[in-house]
Amino acid sequence: MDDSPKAAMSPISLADVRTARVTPEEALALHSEGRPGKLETRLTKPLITARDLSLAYSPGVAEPCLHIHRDKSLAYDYTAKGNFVAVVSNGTAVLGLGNLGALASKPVMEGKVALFKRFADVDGMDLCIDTEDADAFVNAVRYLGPSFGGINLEDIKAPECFVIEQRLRELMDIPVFHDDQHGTAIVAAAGLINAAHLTGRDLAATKLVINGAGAASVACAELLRAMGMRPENITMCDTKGVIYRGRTAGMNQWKSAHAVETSARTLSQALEGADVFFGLSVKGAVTQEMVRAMADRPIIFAMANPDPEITPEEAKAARPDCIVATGRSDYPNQVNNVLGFPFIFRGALDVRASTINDAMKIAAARALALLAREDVPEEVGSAGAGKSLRFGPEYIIPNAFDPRLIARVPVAVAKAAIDSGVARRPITDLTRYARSLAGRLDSTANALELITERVRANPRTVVFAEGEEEKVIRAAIAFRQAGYGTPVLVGREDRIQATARSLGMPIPDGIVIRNARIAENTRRYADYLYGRQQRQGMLFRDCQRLVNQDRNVFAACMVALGDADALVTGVTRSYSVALEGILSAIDPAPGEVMFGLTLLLARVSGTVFIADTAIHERPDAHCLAEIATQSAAAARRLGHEPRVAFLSFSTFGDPKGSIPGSLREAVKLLDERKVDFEYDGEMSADVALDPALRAHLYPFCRLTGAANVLVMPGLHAAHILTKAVPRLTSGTAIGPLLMGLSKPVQIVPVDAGVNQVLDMACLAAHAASAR
Ligand SMILES: NC(=O)C1=CN([C@@H]2O[C@H](COP(=O)(O)OP(=O)(O)OC[C@H]3O[C@@H](n4cnc5c(N)ncnc54)[C@H](OP(=O)(O)O)[C@@H]3O)[C@@H](O)[C@H]2O)C=CC1
Ligand SMILES: CC(=O)C(=O)O
Ligand SMILES: [Mg+2]
Repeated sequence: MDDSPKAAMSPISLADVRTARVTPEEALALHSEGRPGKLETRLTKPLITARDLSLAYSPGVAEPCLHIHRDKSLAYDYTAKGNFVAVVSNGTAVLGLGNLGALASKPVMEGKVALFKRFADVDGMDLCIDTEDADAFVNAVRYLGPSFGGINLEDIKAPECFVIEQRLRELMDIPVFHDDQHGTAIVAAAGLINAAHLTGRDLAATKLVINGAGAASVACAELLRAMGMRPENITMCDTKGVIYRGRTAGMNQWKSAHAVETSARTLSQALEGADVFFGLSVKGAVTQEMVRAMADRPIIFAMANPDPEITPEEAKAARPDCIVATGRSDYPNQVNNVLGFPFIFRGALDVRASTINDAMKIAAARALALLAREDVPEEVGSAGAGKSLRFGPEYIIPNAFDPRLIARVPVAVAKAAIDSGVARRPITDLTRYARSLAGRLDSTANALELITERVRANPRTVVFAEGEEEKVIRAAIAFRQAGYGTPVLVGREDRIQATARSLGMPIPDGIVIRNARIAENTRRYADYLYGRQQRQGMLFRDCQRLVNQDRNVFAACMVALGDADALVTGVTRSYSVALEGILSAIDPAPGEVMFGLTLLLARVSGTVFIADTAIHERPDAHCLAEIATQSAAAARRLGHEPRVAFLSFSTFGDPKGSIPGSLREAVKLLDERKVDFEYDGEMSADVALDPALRAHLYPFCRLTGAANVLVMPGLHAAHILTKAVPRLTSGTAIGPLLMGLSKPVQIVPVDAGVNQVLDMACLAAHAASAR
């Protein structure tokens, strides 16, 4: 019988993965940590010297002001207007949570601004307006046009939202778009096109029941009518039941426009024999009995947020033949307007559209639907639920993290704007436009997200060597809750439990605790260590003591002997001490060099990989060449085509010195090896990062663009660069990732926070599954 710790650990089922949720505490911590909230302002021009100030502010700023005064369209050239969208709400329908008011809607609005930036590089600002009076709201927004390229209205309840949007569309000369209406309608229509295709339905003959008769529901009904659904086949329900012709209670003109002749009076009567259900109402509004009465192969989109009208588990249990979608990211088929508004505005802004019309909405819906039918490339990977993505009932709509969205949907929207005559600056070369869109986003974020999805799909056992530390315990709990696998905390159980209790976070099921002093396996580990160290001056009792007393050694033995898949450590010991303990039990990978790779997620240039940031003080030419090769491979795995620069104080021999010699030799070694990536050197950092400078002074340089893998001449420079840049530029550094070890181990910096420990544990788990 296998009584190893790994065998004792409970496996994670798909059901666990599907319900992997964040806790309220985690959500509150994210919003309050560091600078509260999710946004800040950043400058795009230097403002350092008096000259900078004279250019950017008085007197220089007078020039663009005067030019814009003469020609309004120049505002798009001289200000941020053309890429700036206001996300505006009064908080009267915050998700499906109801009227929480303007202030309480701010986290959602900040979130929408963040999504604009993350998915489509659109800049935004949230404006939470404290009035429920439609006229006052319109007045607050109508004069803001000069600052923005578009207005995204959000979470404003019906029917006021219809009046507000209509008035603002009339008053403003930039696109005004109520996301809950049109964003939702576009994404739901895309999902429905595909679900209908899969179930062999013709939209013109499909019977739809919509629960909810507010912003989202009315817009869905209108868009689907524009796409060919018949008005009499769409039945809408609200809190008072079916909206039938002649009903008077709780009506308004927008509901009346969708009233139908029917004898059905309740949602359950309306659903009898219906092909499709759209839920845009509240949690739990639909029962299993109701969906049992629907037609064969029913289509159920339960889109209320954060909790759907019926859960996919309940819907599937009642109707195994159904296609089901929700508004959430933790189930397959997320029908959520996040797939719409970032890309729709991207396209509209890029052609300076005066409005977002039906043609643009339909084009967006079709582009989304078609993308889901395409073969899903490897880098898009697996669905959140850990299943492979292939067009079918579990994948009717693209994943929000699909990097192809940015190159597809805006192009379709821009083209429709041009064709329908609302583009004020038409784009002539749409192919080139599509290419430029693809380059707008840094692929690292997508690649890292993909890594987390892969780990969820293939959970691993990861040892957290410093198991008594508060932040390590929190990271381990988060690891378990995220569905990444089984964390093993090394430490004394009573201490760990007491710390967890004091944090108000009892250790959940599925987390294993191992005390190195009493664990049954220490003899096996000590034997193993003795086998490796007996000729390195160590006696058996030294090895036994090390296993018992040094948690890094104990944890490394667990991984070395297969009792765990990966290891994370670092918050209590210096990097070199932690590494020493690990190397006593784990060897470097054969034929590879061990080194540290740090990812700098820089704001302007995107991700830059820096190596070696951890191990070799003065790497020789062979080591440099190997570091370059392994770093280039890692960059490729994260979605970047590597362009490697060997950095120095000198560029191609000027000035002379001893360090550049080894760098030049490394370049020669790579020449001999005929590697399949770009590299050159030695060169200074500005030459590496600035192709224009290079073209001017060093036209023979072989790099075709800005270098994105910087191989440093020594640890000094690497360390200084990676510690200084994030603090000087508010960029993000990930790492150093320990490369070239035969088992997945990550050592975090001593000052790492919970999220950093969690991320490194996830990367270690990913490396374990890639082996
Ligand atoms: N997945 C997605 O992308 C999106 C999802 N949504 C979700 O849709 C829902 C509605 O949002 P929105 O349209 O903006 O809000 P509105 O406030 O404009 O509309 C809400 C509608 O829901 C109806 N309703 C409330 N409770 C029930 C019930 N128990 N049975 C039937 N109808 C009910 C209301 O009826 P009455 O008129 O009688 O008051 C009203 O018509 C929310 O849950 C929201 O999260 C919204 C946008 C995007
Ligand atoms: C997704 C969204 O906008 C909503 O639920 O309101
Ligand atoms: Mg909304």
